[in-house]
This record gives sequence, structure tokens and C-alpha cells, in this order.
Amino acid sequence: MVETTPPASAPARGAGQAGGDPLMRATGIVKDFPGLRALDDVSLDVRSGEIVAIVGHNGSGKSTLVKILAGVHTADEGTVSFAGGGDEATELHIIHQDLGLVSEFTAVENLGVGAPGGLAPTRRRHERERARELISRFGEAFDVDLPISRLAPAQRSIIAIARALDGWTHARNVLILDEPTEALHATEVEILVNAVRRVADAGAGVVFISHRLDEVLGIADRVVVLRDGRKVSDVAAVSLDHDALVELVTGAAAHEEESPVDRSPAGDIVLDIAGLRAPGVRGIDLQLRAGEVVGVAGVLGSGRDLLPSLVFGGTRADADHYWLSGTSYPDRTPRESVRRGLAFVAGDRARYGGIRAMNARENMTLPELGSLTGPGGALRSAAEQRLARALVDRYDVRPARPEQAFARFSGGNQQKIVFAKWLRNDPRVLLLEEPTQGVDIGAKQALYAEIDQAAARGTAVLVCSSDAKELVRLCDRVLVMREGQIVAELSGEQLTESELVLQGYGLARATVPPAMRDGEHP
Ligand SMILES: Nc1ncnc2c1ncn2[C@@H]1O[C@H](COP(=O)(O)OP(=O)(O)OP(=O)(O)O)[C@@H](O)[C@H]1O
Repeated sequence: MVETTPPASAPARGAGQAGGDPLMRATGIVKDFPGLRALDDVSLDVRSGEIVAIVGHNGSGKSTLVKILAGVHTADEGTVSFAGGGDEATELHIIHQDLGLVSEFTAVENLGVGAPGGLAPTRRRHERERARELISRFGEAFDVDLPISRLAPAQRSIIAIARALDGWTHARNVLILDEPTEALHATEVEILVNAVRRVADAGAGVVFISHRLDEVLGIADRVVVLRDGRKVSDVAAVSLDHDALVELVTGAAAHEEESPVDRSPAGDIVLDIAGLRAPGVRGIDLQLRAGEVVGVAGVLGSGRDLLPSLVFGGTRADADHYWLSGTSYPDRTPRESVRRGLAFVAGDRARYGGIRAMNARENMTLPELGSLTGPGGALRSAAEQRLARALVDRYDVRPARPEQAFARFSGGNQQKIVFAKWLRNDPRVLLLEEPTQGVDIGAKQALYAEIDQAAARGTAVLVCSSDAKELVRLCDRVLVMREGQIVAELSGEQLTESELVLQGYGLARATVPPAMRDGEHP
């Protein structure tokens, strides 16, 4: 049993300096799930003023530890304690991977400053202004009256973070952020990191979970590494560099990152769209050829994250024309899109990625069961099981249990299952939104290889990502969006991380997409 015992209060050192007795102390935590020890004798101290990063491969136990600290799970062994008592008791504030927001509510309602609907106009105005002010601390300004399901992932993250920081009665609390930056563009990350640093400087303890190791080294004072449920390292961040951290996470020496593949020239046009329009997207022309990987970059609010769902038919969009494999496809729906060979790995994994109550096997085989059914339409169970087993092995899903419920896999392993589900049928067009979010450094390279191979088999790939490095690694060319329009196209030597960032912010010379030159229309 976990005892949550407030220890004798011991004030921490001055703001901004890690020191004193811990605000939070976990000792000897053990957690077993059926057939699996998720945490094995893990201890963690968090002091006032320090930012502690927890890193580890997918399934290493990070989220389980957070859930135990939060009291969501009960540990089988070990204790968790917090400093202070009464009004001074250290509180724990957590932003989980799924953010814990209500999709149908607006930003104002999610920030808890207004009950949904039914407020007097003056009060509502006041609360709207308050919500705008909270969000503006992150350098952001977006429509606080939209249901947050219509906002970009990064905007939703910002609302969750603003909510967690709002209303603290004293500064010496502990804030845990579980992969808060997965969908954020580099500059958005910087905004968040600065905000988190301010919270620590004011005297809070911060726990930051991320797979982005460079980011971890930039923000953390101390780095705790979990591997297979055990703590293998707990050291000052200054004593680590990228390679040392990779080695601690993977247990193997860091190897050079794969260089981009040399692709054969792209084939015929598979997807040909002109004048795609929807709220936030103002007339986009897009052509994808068989075998090419095209990226979409842009800052928060540029329309970057809207594009895959608009192309897929998950969100309604008008277009002057929309041709798929030479056939007009004016009325798009997700079901029909799948039938016509479109696949969509959505950024919002919790909502669209997988069906939580189904197991991994059912999730992976769901989009296309035709090849697994016999003459009478009955499912050939043995064939389905064989396929599920092969996919679990190929994508290195851990644990390798096709019968385990999707919801019980760690976030990164859920992403591998979603990939396996969409890639297994060689889609004509593969739409990817933040394809490696929550995926650890080893699995990321494996997913990149899968994308390369899909392209080599002739799939046209569209990849929207906040990670410029990822776009440079994966893409033949990258379209840069700003204010709902494509403002540049980068390829060849122009396609660099810095150029993508400059173009995203409109700080570089405009590059006219080749297809728009000389009045030519794609
Ligand atoms: N409710 C559950 N039932 C069974 N197994 C679970 C449950 N929750 C987590 N696990 C397992 O415990 C292990 C640790 O999972 P956890 O979510 O803590 O990993 P993680 O380090 O947060 O991974 P990721 O980086 O992918 O988010 C995994 O093998 C996971 O499948």
C-alpha cells in the first residue's frame, strides 16, 4: 500500500534554486500488472526550484509512475509523500498525455472559468477576457469560444498547461507534464519551456516527461532514466550529452542517425486537389505522386494540422476539384476514403487513433477484413491471429501481446499499433499527422523506415509535422503553410531545418511553389 504521509515541513531554498527537503518523495515503488512488472523499486525526489526530466523507452514505466504519484494507480510496494501541511501542503498538478480536456467545451469552459452555457453576458465577457489572458502568457491568441476539438493539438496543450498553472495558492507545488510537447513546433516548445522555467524559478518542483532528448537536455536540471521499469540513472543534466542519454535510454551505444533514403523518381499523380477550402484553410492546391513523401510545415494556427483530416474527409472541406487515382471524388467520408485507398494516422490518437476497448489484433485488422474472411463471410480467426502476431513483431509492439486491450499499451506502443493498422494494406495515399508523437528514439527510426518502404512500394505520403528535423529526414519536398495557405515549397538543398523555421514564420524570401509559376495551375 502507498502511504501518502506529509513529512515534517522543511522549507526549500530560495526560488529558482533546487534545494532543501523534497517537495515530493517516492520511495521503492513497485507496480505489477498481470504478467508484467511495470515498476521495480523506483524512487524519485523532486525539490523546490528544480526541473526533473523522466525519460525512457516506450513502456519503460513513466506514465505508470505518474499515475501512482497521482493516486490513480495504487503501488504494490513503496511510499509517496509530500512536504508541508494545511494551507502550505504541496499539491500535485498533472498534465497527462491525453490532456484531460473536454473536446466539446470551449477554451473558456475548459479553463474552468465558466460553466458551459447559460452565463450572464457581462460575466461571460469577463471570463472570456480572463481565458485570453491565461492563454496569452504562452504568447498565444486564439478563439477561446470554439469547441477545443476544433483547435490544433498544440493549442489544446496550451489550454491544459494554462489550466494547471492557474489558481495556485502557493508556489511550492509540484507540476508534472507528461509528454506535453509532442505536437508542438520548436518555437511553441520554447514558449512552453520558458513558462515551465518560470514556474520552477518561483519555487515549484517540475517533472517533465519527454522523448525529445535534446529538449530534455535543454530544460532539465536532473534526468532520471527508466528502463524496463527500473531506474537506471538519476544524474545532473549538465553531466550528460545527447549520445550519453541515448545510451542510457536504449541500453546500447548511440549510432549515427540514418541518412535519408535515395528514392527513385516519383510516379504518376495519385492525388490531385485544387482549391481546398475549409475554416482555417484558404484554397490549397496539392498534388501527390506515387512514391513521393511530401511534408507540410507551419507554425501553430497555420492550417498545417488541419490538412490531413480535410484531405481524408474526416473534416468537411470544399474543393474546385478532388481527384484520387484519376477519379473524381467530390463527397468525401472517412469510410469511403478508406475504401478508395486513403489511410490516415491522426494526430489525436486518443480520439481517432485506435478503439480503446478493442485489443491490438482487432484494431490492426479492422480497416480491411476482406482478405481475412472465408467464403461465407466468416472471419478466418487463425489467419487473423497469424497476421496480428506478424504485425506485432514487425512493429516491435511491447508487450508483444495482440490480445491485450489497446488502452493498456503505453502511448508509444499504441502509435506503433495505429501505424501497423494503416500500413498493412499498402494504401495509395498515406496521410500522417505528427507520426512519431510519443514514440521513443529507437522506434522512431523504425517508423521512418516503414514510411520509406511504403513510399518505395508506391504509396504517396503526406506528412504534417511540427518537427522540422523529421520533415528534412523524411520528405522529398515540404510545403510551408502560413495563415491557411501554402506560401513556400522547399526541396533539395533548400530543404533544411533552419529554412523551414524561417519560412514558417515568414522571415525568409518567399519561395513560389513551382506549380504556381507562370500561371500554371496544378
Ligand atoms: N492498465 C494496464 N494494464 C496492463 N498493463 C499496463 C497497464 N498500464 C500500463 N501497462 C503496461 O505497463 C508498462 C509501462 O507502461 P507505461 O504507460 O508506464 O510506459 P511509458 O514509459 O509511459 O511508455 P510511453 O513512452 O510509450 O508512453 C507497459 O508495458 C504497459 O503496456
